[in-house]
Amino acid sequence: MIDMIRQWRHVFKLDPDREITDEALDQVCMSGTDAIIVGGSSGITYDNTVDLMSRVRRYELPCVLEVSDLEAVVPGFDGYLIPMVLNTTDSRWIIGQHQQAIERYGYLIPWDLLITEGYIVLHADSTVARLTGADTELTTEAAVAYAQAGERLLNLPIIYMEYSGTFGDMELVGETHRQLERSHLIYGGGIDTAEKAGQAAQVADTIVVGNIVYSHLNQALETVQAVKGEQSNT
Ligand SMILES: CC(C)=CCC/C(C)=C/CC/C(C)=C/CC/C(C)=C/CC/C(C)=C/CC/C(C)=C/CC/C(C)=C/COP(=O)(O)OP(=O)(O)O
Ligand SMILES: O=P(O)(O)OC[C@@H](O)CO
Ligand SMILES: [Mg+2]
Repeated sequence: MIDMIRQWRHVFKLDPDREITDEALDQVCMSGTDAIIVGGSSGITYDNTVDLMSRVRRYELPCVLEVSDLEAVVPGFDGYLIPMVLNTTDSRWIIGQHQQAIERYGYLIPWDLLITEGYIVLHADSTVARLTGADTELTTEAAVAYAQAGERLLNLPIIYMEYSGTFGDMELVGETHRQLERSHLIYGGGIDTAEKAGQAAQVADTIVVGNIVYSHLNQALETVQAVKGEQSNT
């Protein structure tokens, strides 16, 4: 799983709780992006997750589920991203829900398809920050220390800098990236133009584009070229 994810430079995150037409989904899946992450922080159900998975499954690209709700763990994805929020004091979002999931699904869990992500949530005015009670007011040094705790103490393969809904501090993300030795750094939040996609791609290993798919599809599609074009020039 991690070897596949390390190849990804650009991914779209699609939310089962939001409407997308077949035509728009076709453009997203044929855009040249590296993968589709299915996920969201609220309104995720078993049914809307199955529905979106089966629609994305018509295409050849990898499709993984970012698990955010115990009730919406659906078999049939290529992989499962398991978030652990590093910058919260509420243990439910660090390990509590995970313990319950393992107790519930036990021997059904295909462990080799699971990858843990150390989430650092940085946008105070976002659903995920409110839900998890994350301490979003971090200096660069504090963010780096969370990332290093995830990498070196918890051995997490992925650190996810989450600015969902706003474009983040590229200096902070870049410094965090420089201080990581092994973990793969994913950046997501507020990428709504090709230019922002290019900036984020310079400081992160993988960039994630979410909300803009639903409001300005053409701009969302342009983010792919910004990243994949940059790749073909190197
Ligand atoms: C039966 C079978 C085949 C099972 C498959 C195996 C499997 C996957 C078993 C489960 C194993 C396991 C350990 C699961 C974990 C369960 C769980 C619920 C953990 C908690 C995860 C967590 C910390 C959630 C908090 C929210 C969060 C970090 C969500 C990530 C996604 C995210 C931030 C989306 C952004 O949300 P969005 O809605 O777009 O936000 P905006 O409103 O701001 O746009
Ligand atoms: O929706 P946006 O702001 O693009 O953020 C993408 C992703 O990081 C959300 O989890
Ligand atoms: Mg969103």
